[in-house]
Amino acid sequence: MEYAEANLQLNLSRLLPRRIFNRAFALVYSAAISAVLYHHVETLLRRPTNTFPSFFTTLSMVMSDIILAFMWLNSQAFRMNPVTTKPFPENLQKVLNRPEDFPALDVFICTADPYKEPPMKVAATALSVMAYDYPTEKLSIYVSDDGGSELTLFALIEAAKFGKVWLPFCKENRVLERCPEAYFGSEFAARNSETEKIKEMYENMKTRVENVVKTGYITEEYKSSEHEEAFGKYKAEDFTIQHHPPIIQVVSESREEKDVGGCCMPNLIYVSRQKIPTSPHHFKAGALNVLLRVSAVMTNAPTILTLDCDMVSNDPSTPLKMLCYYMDNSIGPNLAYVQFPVCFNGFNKADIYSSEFKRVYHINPIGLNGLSGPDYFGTGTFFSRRAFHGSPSSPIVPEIPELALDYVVEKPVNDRAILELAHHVASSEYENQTKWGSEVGFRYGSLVEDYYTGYRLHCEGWKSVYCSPERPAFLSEMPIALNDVVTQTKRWSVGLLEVSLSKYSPLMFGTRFLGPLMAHAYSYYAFGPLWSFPVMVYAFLPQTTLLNNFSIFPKVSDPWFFLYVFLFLGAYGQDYVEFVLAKGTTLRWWSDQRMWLIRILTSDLFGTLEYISNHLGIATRSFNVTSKVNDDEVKKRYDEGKFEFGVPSPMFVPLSTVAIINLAAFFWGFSQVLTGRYNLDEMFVQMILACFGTANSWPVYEAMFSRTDKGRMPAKITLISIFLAWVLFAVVSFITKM
Ligand SMILES: O=c1ccn([C@@H]2O[C@H](COP(=O)(O)OP(=O)(O)O[C@H]3O[C@H](CO)[C@@H](O)[C@H](O)[C@H]3O)[C@@H](O)[C@H]2O)c(=O)[nH]1
Ligand SMILES: [Mn+2]
Repeated sequence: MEYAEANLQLNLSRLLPRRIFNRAFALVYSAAISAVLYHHVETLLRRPTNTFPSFFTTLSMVMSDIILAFMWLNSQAFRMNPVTTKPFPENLQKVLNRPEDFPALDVFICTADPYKEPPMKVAATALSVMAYDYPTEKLSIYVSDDGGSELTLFALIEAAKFGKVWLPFCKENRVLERCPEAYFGSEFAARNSETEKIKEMYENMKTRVENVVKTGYITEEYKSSEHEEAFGKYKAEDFTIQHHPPIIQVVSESREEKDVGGCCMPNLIYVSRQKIPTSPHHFKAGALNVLLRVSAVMTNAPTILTLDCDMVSNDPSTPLKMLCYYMDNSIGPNLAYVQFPVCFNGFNKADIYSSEFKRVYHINPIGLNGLSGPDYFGTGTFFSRRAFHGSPSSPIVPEIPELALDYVVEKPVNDRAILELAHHVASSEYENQTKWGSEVGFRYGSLVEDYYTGYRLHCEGWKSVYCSPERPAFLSEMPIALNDVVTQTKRWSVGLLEVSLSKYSPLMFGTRFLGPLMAHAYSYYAFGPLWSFPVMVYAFLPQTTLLNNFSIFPKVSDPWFFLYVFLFLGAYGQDYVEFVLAKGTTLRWWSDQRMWLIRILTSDLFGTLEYISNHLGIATRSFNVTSKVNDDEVKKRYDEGKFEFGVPSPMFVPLSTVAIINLAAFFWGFSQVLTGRYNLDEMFVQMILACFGTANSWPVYEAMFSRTDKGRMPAKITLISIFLAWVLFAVVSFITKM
């Protein structure tokens, strides 16, 4: 390798000193956990005079605390070896100067529904990567359309036309936001006649695409003869989203199409795989596998970037940064993927829904960098194609020679024979009796195909790298209505349970192939839905018992009390410090811990129920695509920092029930202490928990009692919750009096 001869450093990793503190703290904390568990066992076993109520409460607490201890143990994996890494693209540039020096890059963009994922956004995402600072003849963009919609194809055709002006403009002016929407909306947009002209072109294109989406079909005035045949396919009488033949359309061919400056354009290819109702399509993983094959027969690039349709490039030099790892011989050969963080735009001040996912996308991945590498986030990931074809040491030979890694495509992408083969590998039946989805390609069986695929690759011995440059490489969008937020994570919970309860469970299979630390890290996510048990217990039991004048924790004067204080403050304190070290604010940390509780009481709880009903055959597995369309009114309320309830979603019921019980317990306890009927010494911990629950439920009270806007809590949910809270109280009252 040339760079090695030149002695140029391509990347630098740094082991963070905080690991020493983390390890020491883990030691102390584990001693405290053992002590509490010992205390519980002692209370359960050594006191035969136990009454039923105290046996019942202690048992609930023991079970909760065992789960909490297990989750704590899992979370330590992220803290033992945190490593950050930095690429040096400027060094790479010194040795890669001719286009031939660059490896080809295939970009996969997935979309699934033109009404939830506006075609204009898909087009903007495509444009932002078409404009990468990368040799265009080496760049191919594949868009997978699971929505089987001519509207999306139309938007891409428009994008390719506009791209002929946009690409040279970006490169000449060294624009950083290569998504036109982001650039024209930013303060950096140049104010001159050329820019104005391009902006107008863009606005016109946007109007055309949005008009077409509004009417639902391509009106005559927008039709061009060029793609007439492709549009005809959607018109077939029996064409439905669930049942249609594969449609593959080369929107732009690199060797033919030139931009206005005379440079060649990247390939842009639209792929809507075949769908047949009787053949499982495996959601996004299925779509990605079709793209793997279609791209193999068309361009067969050794590196692949996977993107969700709402994830635009925010830095044109990202591919160079990725190459800093692949071209490093000490890392490259076993490297399956380079993961960039998922970053978002437009949070409100407190980031009320904790959409940033600081722990998942920013803190934990650094912890994994010192082990086998980060989990796969599903988007913003540069893969080595090789990783999809067996472990590093034993490659799997594909069914047809055209899918081989060393297969060289000589013909252009719109060659008749190539297109025919592409249609063949995009058919529903192609995967029958093959290893696709089980040992080859993206893996099937979980709704979090990203997490699961990354996990299986790590088990095969592959490594990954988490690279988080100062300027976010990509920017994505997030849902801003609470129901959408928790519905998204409910899908994740179902998907995670599908992994944790399978034969590939990280605890057994993972420990065998990954070693204990990586296995615990994967378990942390896979068993995440388990949080719902202890959180439910802690959200209801201390409060309902408090309402019944029944003490369940050690007294303040009891030495065991301090153990509880240490465990609580220790966990929250460490979480807080890590959050702030990752550039978080105290306000956002508060939202983060609150949202953690909310997600557990909604997504994890209902996800578990959904997983069970899927297994019993009561419901069918489905991938509920998150809507990327925002209502202006909802957006306004979001910007004001208000939670958006609005719809009578069953997922709000546990939230408002918890809110009511905690408020009642808090007031009741307080009044009892004031009137001297309660002994504060005995009830202190329960009072504190009720107070903590109440503080966290604040947005729920507002939504139930004081708001009048459309985002308030539907009265139906409030009434159901009051009733449920009363039932719970009555049940516990009955038990404690037994
Ligand atoms: O049948 C399907 C369903 C979804 N998608 C695409 O999958 C992507 C993610 O869907 P979205 O509704 O945005 O889900 P999120 O929960 O926001 O996505 C996260 O979680 C998913 C797993 O549940 C991962 O696939 C994503 O990469 C990750 O960003 C989108 O581009 C969709 O178009 C398909 O292509 N086919
Ligand atoms: Mn998404």
